[in-house]
Amino acid sequence: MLSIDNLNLAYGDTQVLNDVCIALGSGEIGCILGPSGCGKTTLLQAIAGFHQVQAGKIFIKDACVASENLHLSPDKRGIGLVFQDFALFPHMSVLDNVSYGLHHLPKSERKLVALENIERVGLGEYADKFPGSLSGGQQQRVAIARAIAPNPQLMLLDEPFSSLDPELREKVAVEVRELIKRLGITALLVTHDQQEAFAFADKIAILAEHKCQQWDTPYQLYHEPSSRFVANFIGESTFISGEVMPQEAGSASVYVNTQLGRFALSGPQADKNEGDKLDVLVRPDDIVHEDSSPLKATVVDRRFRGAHIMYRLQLPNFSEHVLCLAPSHHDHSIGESFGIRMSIDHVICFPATISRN
Ligand SMILES: Nc1ncnc2c1ncn2[C@@H]1O[C@H](COP(=O)(O)OP(=O)(O)OP(=O)(O)O)[C@@H](O)[C@H]1O
Repeated sequence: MLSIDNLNLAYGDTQVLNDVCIALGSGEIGCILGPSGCGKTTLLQAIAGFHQVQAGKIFIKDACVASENLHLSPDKRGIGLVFQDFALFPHMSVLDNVSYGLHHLPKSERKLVALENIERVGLGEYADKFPGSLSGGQQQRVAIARAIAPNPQLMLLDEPFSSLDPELREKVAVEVRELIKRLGITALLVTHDQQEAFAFADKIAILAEHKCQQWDTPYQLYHEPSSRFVANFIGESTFISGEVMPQEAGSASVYVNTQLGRFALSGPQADKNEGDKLDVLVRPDDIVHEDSSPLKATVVDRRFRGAHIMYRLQLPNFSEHVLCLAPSHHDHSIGESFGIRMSIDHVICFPATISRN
């Protein structure tokens, strides 16, 4: 439904997007996630048709809408837009707000189509109300009804939940995701909030340093980051140093030895040679609290998170710290030690940069 091929875009001499590639299938929800100023909104606006691209192509449903030599105007791209502030007209009823984008229809049909879409987002009884009398989540649904009423091929949402209270944000994101999925709409969202991206998207593009660093499912991004940048950007991560062991006779496996044990490298990770120095990615959920374990680590910091406590731990005879997410009934103070075990599904490592002692 959406294909972005090697997109390049600059503001004057300032390159903002460099060879960006992403593709969304019909009914899929994608997300562009990245640090402030990395070009997320610019990419969304380029898809919507508000910027001329310098190189590369954008296809919507197999039709090229933008390239170096082609610029289809925004109204011809069949896109529904939802903005950060919802952009509802406060002096207009919900019905009039949703009817606003339906100028192409005869007046008699406009009201019917608008009402149908207000029903689709579950706000049938609010058609005559004004935006100011609705909750943030309800206003968000009005903005979505307005975006989908012209029956777009693609919906683009720019930080659509950022004006909601933090507690409401994830709940509304999940509701809107269910709504978009139920309606079978293909959508692309921009956010800088990882939890929102995880809750909302089937696939996420990590945009940084002008490039798409990885375009993948939330699970893959977390568990199989393709670069150290993505590993650090997504979730919480620490690294421990390791070294590739001599290959055992008769074994095809490649192992890395670390202070937390030896681990087999699989898939592309196995492309390492004996003696290679590596930094092994350790997620907080890879470290399990286990009283009976002979390996003890000391608490240097702790953050209470209700059901869990995030511990920062010092490993014995090691300068490196690791994070451990333990159920909060394992309640330890700073300076205390407890047993840990590494429970890692498959190892991700990168060439060593951390200092060794
Ligand atoms: N119209 C413009 N003219 C010149 N430079 C611009 C323009 N719009 C954005 N920029 C610059 O392009 C870069 C990318 O901006 P953009 O708004 O796309 O980033 P973003 O990732 O959406 O940021 P944020 O998360 O802070 O909203 C920034 O350095 C910004 O200053």
